[in-house]
Order: sequence, then C-alpha cells, then structure tokens
Amino acid sequence: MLSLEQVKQSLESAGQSHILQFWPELCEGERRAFLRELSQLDLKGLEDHCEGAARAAASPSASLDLHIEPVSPESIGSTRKSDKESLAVWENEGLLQISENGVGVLLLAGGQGTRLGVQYPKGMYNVGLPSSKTLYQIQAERIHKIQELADRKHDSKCTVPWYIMTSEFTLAPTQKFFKENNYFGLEPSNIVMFEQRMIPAVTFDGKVILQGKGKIAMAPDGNGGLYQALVDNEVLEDMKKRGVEYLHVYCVDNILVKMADPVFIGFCVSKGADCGAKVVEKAYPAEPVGVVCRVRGVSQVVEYSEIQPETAELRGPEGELVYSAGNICNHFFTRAFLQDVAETYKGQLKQHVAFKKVPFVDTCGNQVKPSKPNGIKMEKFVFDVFPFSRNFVAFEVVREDEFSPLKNADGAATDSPTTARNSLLAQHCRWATAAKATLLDERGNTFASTASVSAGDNPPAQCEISPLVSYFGEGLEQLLKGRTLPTPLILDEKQAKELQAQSSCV
Ligand SMILES: CC(=O)N[C@H]1[C@@H](OP(=O)(O)OP(=O)(O)OC[C@H]2O[C@@H](n3ccc(=O)[nH]c3=O)[C@H](O)[C@@H]2O)O[C@H](CO)[C@@H](O)[C@@H]1O
Repeated sequence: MLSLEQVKQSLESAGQSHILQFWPELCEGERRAFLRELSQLDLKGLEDHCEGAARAAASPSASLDLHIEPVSPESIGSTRKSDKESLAVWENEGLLQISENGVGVLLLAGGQGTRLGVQYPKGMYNVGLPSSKTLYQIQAERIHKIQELADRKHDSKCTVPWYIMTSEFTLAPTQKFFKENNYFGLEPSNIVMFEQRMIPAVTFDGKVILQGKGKIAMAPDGNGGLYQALVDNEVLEDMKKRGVEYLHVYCVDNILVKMADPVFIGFCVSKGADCGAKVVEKAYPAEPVGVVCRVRGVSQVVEYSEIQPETAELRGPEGELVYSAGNICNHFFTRAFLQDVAETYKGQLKQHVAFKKVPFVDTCGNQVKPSKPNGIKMEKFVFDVFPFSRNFVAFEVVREDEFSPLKNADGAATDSPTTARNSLLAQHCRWATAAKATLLDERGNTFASTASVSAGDNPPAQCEISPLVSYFGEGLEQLLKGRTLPTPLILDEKQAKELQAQSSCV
C-alpha cells in the first residue's frame, strides 16, 4: 500500500487533488480503506484517462456511418441456408474438438445489469421457469450435456472448462452462489473465475467523481476489459496448460445460449477462422443489438448506441434491412489469436464513451443523485478485436433457437423475464412436438407449437426439458414419440429415466 504522501503527490500531478478533499473528515478505518483503494488505482494512467474522457465529452467521436457497408451475404455462414450434410460435418468437427479437450467457454459476467434493476449478478436470476432454474444453472447443465455428447460420440472423458469473467460487483456473490449450489455438479477446478479491472467515472471536465467522501465512483471497464483481464489473471496460460485451443465467449443473459455449440465451433474451425461471431437477423431497425458489418473494408461490429437511426433504417429492394446481421455476443476465438491480442493489440482497443448519471458528493459533502447525465464512463467492447483478425467469419443462426436475452425488467415489451421464459418454453414445446409427442393444457386441449417471444403473446405450454436430458432437441424421440403428455411438464433426468424404462417395457 502506498503512503498518503505518495498518493497525494500522484493525484496532484494528475490534476486530481480534489479526491482527498474530505480526508480530514474520515475516521481511521475509512482512511485506511480509501488509501488502499487509491493505491490500487493506476495513478500513472489516471491523467491520460481523465483527459481522454474530457476530450471525448467535448467532441464525441465521428460517426462511422459514412464508412460502413454490409457484410456480403455469401461471406456469412448460416444454419438456415446450409444443407443438412454441412451442418452435420460442422457438428462432428465441433464434437471432435470438444472430445479432445480443445474447447473452453468463457462467460462475460462483469456487467451491472442496470436495465434489469437487480442488485445481484444477472446469472443468478430466475426467470420463473417451472423448474425455477437460474441462468447460471441452465448454463452449467448445458456444459455437462455437451461434454457427455462429445464423450459418447468419441468414447472420451472430456472437460469443457468454464472461464467466468466477473467484476468487483459480481465476483463475491457469484463465487458464493456457485459454492452454495455445489457448482451445479461440475468439478470446481474446471470453473475459473477471475476479475476484470475497474476504472473511475469522470466529470465532463475530466475530474474523477467521488461517490462518497472516501470512495471513488468506479465502474467495470466494459466487456472488452476481457483482454486485460486475461493477462492479469494468466487465463491464456491456464488454457494452454489444459490444451484449450478454441474459446466460445458469450454474454450472461441469453437464456438460449448454446455453450460450446459444436456446430459453430466446427464451422469456425473448418473455415480456418481465428475469430468469429454469431448473428441473427435483426428484428426491427432500433433493436438494441450491434451490427456486424464492414468499416473501411474491415469486418467489425458497430454498436447499437453508435449507429445513426437513418443508417439502421436503410432497406434493400425487397424491404429487408441493409444492416441486418445482429450481433448476439457469441464469439469464437482461437487461443493463438487471443495471445496476439494480449501481446500486440490490447492497447489499441477503442475507448467508447457512455454518458451516465453517476451519484456523487458535492463540494459541501452532500450526497447527490443526478437527474441527468453528469459523468463519463469509458468502456471497451469485446468485439473491437475483430479488425485485428486475419480470418473473421460470421455465422447466422435462427433467433428462435438461439437468442432471447434478458435485459429489461418485466413490463417491457421485449427482452424481459417473461419473453426469456416464453422463448425457452416455446423451444421445448417445438422439440417435444418434433419428437412426436402431444402436449395437453390443463383443460386437456392440445397445444400447438409456437415460436412466441413477445411479452403480449399467450404463454406457450409449460413444457421444460432439462439440458441434462437434451442439449439441442436430440434424443427426445425415443422418450416421447407417440405419447400424450399433460402440462406442466418438467422433463428432468429422473422423468427421462422413467420414460425410458417404460419404452423398453413396451
Ligand atoms: C459491447 C457488447 O458486447 N455489446 C453487445 C451486447 O450489448 P448490451 O448493451 O446488451 O451488453 P451488456 O451491457 O448486457 O453486456 C454484455 C455482456 O458483457 C458483460 N459485461 C459488460 C460490461 C462489463 O464491464 N463487463 C462485462 O462482463 C455483461 O455481464 C454481459 O454478459 O449484447 C447484445 C446482444 O445481447 C449485442 O447486440 C451488443 O452488440
């Protein structure tokens, strides 16, 4: 820990002496805690950070819209447009890589979930499924299942390690939650949690904001903080030790996420890609998803907060959106590419500016909750490494099968707990129907399968299939074919065993 004198000098030379203005009022314990916090700050980089933020506030970066063009449809792989044989080849390739311990998954879970409005990590959220499973549990069970599918196919005993990037806000509660839930049956040594860095929020004129008299307003450095965090926590070394060559990076809130999706992994590997992104067709111009496109000829994502509405609304001759490749925050990276980023490109990542309402103490020491933005948070984005890729590929998937994010609290028309729950249940109904089962509602009427995702729609049948039973709908016909099943139905491992036993008796 630095001395008060050392910290004082550094703050003075960075033009930030106001940070210690309430020092005389702090008690001994508060002083110690504050000094510890300040010692951990990158005091050398503080001046640059504050000046950069002030510059960005004064002249927001020019829009990229003048230089963007869509990715050509031929350069996007697609589950919808590919024949069954190609899909099977990719799936086999992916399962092979998984069976050889070559694939890991990395969860971005450092965000604060402000829009959802909960005080705990989003992964702990229960969207109200019949099983009451949380997002973390669903994801853990998908890892279990994909390991099992790869093992069964290749007679292996593989591991898909789960890397979880957290932040100061989410690390402790996530660790506690996993421990309390016995790591959802996964081997704890195969779950690697690590923390991303935090950076100070700054006023428009470049002064660090004090959240309390002895506390700086800090925020995680964006999901692009991943690359620094990989270095800080020696994650690439851990991957190397385990033989992990391919990483599937994904965000916490998509209830339909296919962890280590063998089709996606296999597609990227067979194309020799070092970097890839799954996309879905955008639902409407203002949908809050980034778009995969080309800027000055180079593939990248333009974030929804940075594209001009006129550009987002552009339509082609058939009425389709010109910029329709919606980023679902599911990325593929080779370890070699991540190593290059860590060694060469990490420092070149763009800083994105977000204007936020940051609670602060005013000069008289009063706590203020601003009603309009008063501060700047600088963030890096995970996809900003795409331009450094030598072979970037995009892969289009079907929204109903793969994308239903939880962003907003209930009451919102989209991306809420209700829409997430309905998307999963609707998918499971489709699987059950495809496996030739008939589902009955409480009055004994037959349910039609649906792709419902809108909050206003009728809820689909309460049919939930545990990921431990089926990962993408496989293996259900032998359990369900020809059966008429009442709902609510939770098809978990126990029930699957019973159905299996009944089928073998027939
Ligand atoms: C920058 C980015 O990726 N934007 C994507 C993100 O937007 P969106 O704005 O929805 O991104 P979120 O703020 O939800 O963050 C995405 C993920 O990153 C994590 N996180 C966020 C901030 C942070 O400092 N650390 C951290 O780990 C979150 O926990 C979450 O898992 O998801 C959308 C799809 O749902 C995409 O269309 C957007 O292009």
